[in-house]
Amino acid sequence: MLEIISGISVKKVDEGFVLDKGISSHKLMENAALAFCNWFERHYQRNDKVGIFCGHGNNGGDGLAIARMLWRKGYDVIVFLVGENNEPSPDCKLNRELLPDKLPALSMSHEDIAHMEYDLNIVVDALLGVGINRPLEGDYKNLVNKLNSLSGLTKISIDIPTGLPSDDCLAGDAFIADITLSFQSPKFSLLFPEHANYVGQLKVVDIGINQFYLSQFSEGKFYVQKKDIALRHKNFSRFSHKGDFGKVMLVGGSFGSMGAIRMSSEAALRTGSGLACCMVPGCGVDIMQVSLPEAQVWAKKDSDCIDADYLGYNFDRFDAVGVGPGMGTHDTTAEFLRGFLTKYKGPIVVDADGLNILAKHPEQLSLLADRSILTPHLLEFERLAGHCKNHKDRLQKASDFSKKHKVIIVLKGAHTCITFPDGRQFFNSTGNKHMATGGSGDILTGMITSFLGQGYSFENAALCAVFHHGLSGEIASADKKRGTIATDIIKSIPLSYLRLGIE
Ligand SMILES: NC(=O)C1=CN([C@@H]2O[C@H](COP(=O)(O)OP(=O)(O)OC[C@H]3O[C@@H](n4cnc5c(N)ncnc54)[C@H](O)[C@@H]3O)[C@@H](O)[C@H]2O)[C@H](O)CC1
Ligand SMILES: [K+]
Repeated sequence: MLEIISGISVKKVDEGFVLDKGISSHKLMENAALAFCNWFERHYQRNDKVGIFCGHGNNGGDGLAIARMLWRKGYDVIVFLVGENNEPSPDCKLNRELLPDKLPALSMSHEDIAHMEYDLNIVVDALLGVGINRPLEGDYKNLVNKLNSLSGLTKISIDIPTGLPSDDCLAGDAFIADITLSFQSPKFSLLFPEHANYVGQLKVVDIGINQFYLSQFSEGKFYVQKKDIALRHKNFSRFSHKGDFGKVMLVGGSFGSMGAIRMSSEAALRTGSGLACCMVPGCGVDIMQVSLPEAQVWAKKDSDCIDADYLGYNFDRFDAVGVGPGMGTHDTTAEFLRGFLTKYKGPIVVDADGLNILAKHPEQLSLLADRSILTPHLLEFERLAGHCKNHKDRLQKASDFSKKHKVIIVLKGAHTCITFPDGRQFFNSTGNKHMATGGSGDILTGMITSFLGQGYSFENAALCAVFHHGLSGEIASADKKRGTIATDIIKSIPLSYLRLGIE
């Protein structure tokens, strides 16, 4: 699992690695530049005109090394030098000296920046990296704003868009990238929703520093990738029977809102549950049985919402229960939730209106069994934990909340963050904007509940479900783009398993 370390630690990791391996810091920069160029070559043609904008620190050094390598590979490259009145870092200086004589390198004055007119297809931002320690000003600021004003070309940031602090929220200007290629592990601030427009697509490239070095600076934050997830799955054999795949219950729905619980239930089945039973109000029975014949249904006749009478049911038959989608927040439903949380101590997932009820009745939080999984989106989380100034604050509050109530928080959004009571936070790498569609969250509830029912640990259930949910969204939206709807995501769950080689 990739460690997400602070910008200050990046420098220390580099120093430790270079010292231990007996290589030079220049060699490490060469590795980083090579990793970038290998990625670049797979995506861009040699007739593209590439402008590489290099600052005076090591980020600029990366840009210069990249320029030299791309030029040698036959790309049409121009180097622009900025910040030349500052003392360059030693590796930046060395890479300036190593530029081939025939590779055009232009020092940019104030006037050049103001009147810049080059016919470029690709802009590479190697102005500043994690060494930024104040908002942009002067030439750096002017150039970044100038580059941001250019349209019709592809903009790529090296390591982090210039101007973004690596661990904090942006104050001032920053480069707006289409793609950010971050070295070794993503920088923390690249995962904040406030920065999504600056970061564009996030790619992480390995530059050869192994986890041992990063883990010495661990802050308990991790970036979850495909290779971390495959191993967390359980193996089932040909002798496995329905019971091994778990019996789950999904509780929710109310008059006019039956789609959510139907989608949760189908997602649980598609994730592999041996049996899914949904507990719905009487008005939803026909809807469920006609639209999802594979699910069992339990309901009280002539009811429009889940009420306290539902507490007579024996929930202990189930290996896991998901509660909340489409359930409404009626007083009698809140009464049901109170009784249910008191009664059932197996693994549970609380989502949507289940969370809204907890926000309205915070005294019920103490009834949650340890390691219950709560899956709020950003707004639902704020209803539970109070107003958050920004995403950094929100992540801190998620950590505090998780510790205080001994629950697992799955904070949904781009790079969904899973927080455990011991303080660890896992950031997901799959998913895309096309998943921002009604019902997407209900599907995740069904998936987590299903994994819990299959006997996965709380940690593995949350990580696997969040990862597959995102990957299913990517697969579903590959040809549907903004026409993607939630049921497309459910249909792609089996393909997501196949992508990981899981049968
Ligand atoms: N392991 C890795 O990830 C590697 C990363 N590399 C690259 O190195 C940079 C970090 O380099 P560093 O020299 O520390 O920082 P910068 O390039 O960002 O520049 C620092 C330089 O700039 C001055 N400065 C700070 N703020 C401003 C500002 N607002 N305006 C102008 N100047 C500013 C500061 O005082 C310094 O002088 C990392 O991002 C990677 O790209 C290595 O190449 C290999 C290993
Ligand atoms: K940069």
